[in-house]
Amino acid sequence: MSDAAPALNGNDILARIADVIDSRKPSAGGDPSASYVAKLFDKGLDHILKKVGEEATEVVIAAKDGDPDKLVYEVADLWFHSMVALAAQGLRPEAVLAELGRREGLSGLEEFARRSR
Ligand SMILES: N=c1c2ncn([C@@H]3O[C@H](COP(=O)(O)OP(=O)(O)OP(=O)(O)O)[C@@H](O)[C@H]3O)c2ncn1[C@@H]1O[C@H](COP(=O)(O)O)[C@@H](O)[C@H]1O
Repeated sequence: MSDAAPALNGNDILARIADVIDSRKPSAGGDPSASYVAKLFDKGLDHILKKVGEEATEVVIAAKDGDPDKLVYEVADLWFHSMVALAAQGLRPEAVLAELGRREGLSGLEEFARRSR
């Protein structure tokens, strides 16, 4: 991961959502009866990953249906559940942005060729 990654400021929506997700962890006192995220953590990693898989499938269906509003809605669901999966592993969205930043300007074909050498 690159050190020159874009930093998220406190107003960034991903950082704010990640903060809320972290606050819903059992270790932070998250209450599964009052919070959807706390409920996900309570059900465990396999359930969180199942949700990620379901949301990914819903993204595919929305894209195939050609409905732009539905596609945006489903991608938001996928990003959100992916953030919960990251949080379950002690990771933050900044790590993903850092990885995207590292790849910026590096052709996917070039990167594939490097991996294949
Ligand atoms: N961004 C989201 C978000 N996106 C989607 N969802 C929920 O994800 C669920 C996905 O819907 P599905 O139909 O796939 O699942 P479901 O049938 O409701 O539930 P399952 O039993 O299948 O898991 C819905 O209940 C949505 O409300 C979200 N829930 C929470 N957030 C964010 O997380 C914050 C904390 O939420 P709470 O922990 O609930 O306070 C919120 O303020 C939001 O910022």
